[in-house]
Amino acid sequence: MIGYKNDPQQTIPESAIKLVGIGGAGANIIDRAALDGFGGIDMLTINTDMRSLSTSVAKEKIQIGRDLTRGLGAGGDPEVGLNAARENQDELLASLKNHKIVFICVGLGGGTGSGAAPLLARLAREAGAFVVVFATMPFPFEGKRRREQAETSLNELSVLSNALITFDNQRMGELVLADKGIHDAFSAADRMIAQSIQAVTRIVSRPGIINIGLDDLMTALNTTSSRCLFGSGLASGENRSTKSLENALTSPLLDKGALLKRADTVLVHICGGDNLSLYEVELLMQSLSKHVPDNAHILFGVAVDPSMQDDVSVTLISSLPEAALHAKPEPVVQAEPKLEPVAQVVPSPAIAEPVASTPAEVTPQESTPTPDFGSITPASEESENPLDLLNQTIEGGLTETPSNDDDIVRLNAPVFEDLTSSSDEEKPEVAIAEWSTPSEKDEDKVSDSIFAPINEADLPPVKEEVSDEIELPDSSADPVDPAKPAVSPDQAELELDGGPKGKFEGEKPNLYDGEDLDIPPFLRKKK
Ligand SMILES: Nc1nc2c(ncn2[C@@H]2O[C@H](COP(=O)(O)OP(=O)(O)OP(=O)(O)O)[C@@H](O)[C@H]2O)c(=O)[nH]1
Repeated sequence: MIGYKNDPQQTIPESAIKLVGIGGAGANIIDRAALDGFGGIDMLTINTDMRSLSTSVAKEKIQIGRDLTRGLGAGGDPEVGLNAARENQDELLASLKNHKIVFICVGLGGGTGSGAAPLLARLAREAGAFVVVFATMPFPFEGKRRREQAETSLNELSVLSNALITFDNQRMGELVLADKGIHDAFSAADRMIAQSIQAVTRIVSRPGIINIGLDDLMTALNTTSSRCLFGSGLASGENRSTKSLENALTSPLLDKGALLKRADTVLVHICGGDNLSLYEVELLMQSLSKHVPDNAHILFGVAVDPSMQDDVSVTLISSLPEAALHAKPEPVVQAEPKLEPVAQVVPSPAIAEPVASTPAEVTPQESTPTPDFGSITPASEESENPLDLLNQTIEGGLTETPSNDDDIVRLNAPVFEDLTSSSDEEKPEVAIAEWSTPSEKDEDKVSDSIFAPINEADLPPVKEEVSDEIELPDSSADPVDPAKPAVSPDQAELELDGGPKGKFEGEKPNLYDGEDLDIPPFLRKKK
């Protein structure tokens, strides 16, 4: 049975949450959230630019740097943005008091947001709030200066906030077609951020059967120079739980789920109406297990909210260090050279690289490089039992069962490669599987003639007439074992030494018309 703890203290009433947008982008994101129906949450917009402020739909607005900018923007200078915020510091602090969570939305790269957001985060922390920052990074086309300003501010925010969720405008711009206007790209980005805020709000504000707390959120959003991986999906009707996951994985911030494969910690929050079943939760988690590493730390929460009716939502939050984001896919662990092959591999002539065709060119076994037996792929990538995920590190009171699969590795199919260093010119047209020089012990078992140079005089006469029809070998016959000489089981071995010479002993003479045909004619004539 799955046990769970229900700690009502962990949930935050919506009235204790404040959503703050700072600068032009911050105000736009707030507007988007308001239009998407952010019911009982307090909203505040802060800006130097009076014109932008006046159009904001937020109920509360604070103009900063009235004396400094006289109602204009900060002109892209973060120093001006910071000084403007300092000018109205007390007003800001008063507005942030009595809130348990403060969400700060900001577009980094400009003057007002980049300069004032770090101070705002510090004030909110001083007011006793848990601070979550949603920050966008500028498009590459906005130039180096904006990017640097954004990064400086981001570094400060990573220290001052409790959780930092970074959105790359470029990535979110991929949500819209390339020929669409910049306004559409910003709009798509704002919608994505608004949905994220909504999802995080849902996580922390709705009482859950299995709750996710702010501490879990902080764990998932490691703040030191990391990028947030975020996906949120909603679905209803048949297969709604797995469909909601599919929708969440389409988030450009998750690279269609690919980035989750590198995450250490993944926060998963499922929310549904009264009819949300445990089976649906299980199905969803099974599907998710294909997208996260086997040993990932899963912070798992489930909430039932009657207002969801037939909808099921899933939110995935994680973070990756910047370095891991740009790293190539998981390096495949190479087989240790000392590993022995599981079975003798006999390359088929059709696929093996050709090697020397004459015995003189055969490379002795000792000098051949250790063959590449392929790559070892961690079993986690092909976990065959997705249910294992449910038995792993699920927090919130679920039973923990350690995985036994940690050490499982699989050998991929062997890779055939040229085992000699012979150049292309030396290679014969016909590919021959590598063979090894027999050891001294084996020599007496195998006829010397196999390795002896062929004497033309010993060859049988070539038949004049050659049939066009090729006789195919019987495919049902036993496969040939290359280790054994090709000898038919009912064929006697010819002893080279000690046997009778001349007439075959014990055999009846081959008589015709009184003559023994086994005796050569010239001998018969003599007789
Ligand atoms: N997602 C999103 N990003 C925006 C939007 N507007 C601007 N940005 C981004 O946010 C960065 C900062 O722009 P603003 O917020 O307008 O600048 P500001 O902080 O008000 O600073 P100043 O204009 O210098 O006073 C830009 O470089 C863009 O990358 C928007 O509507 N949505």
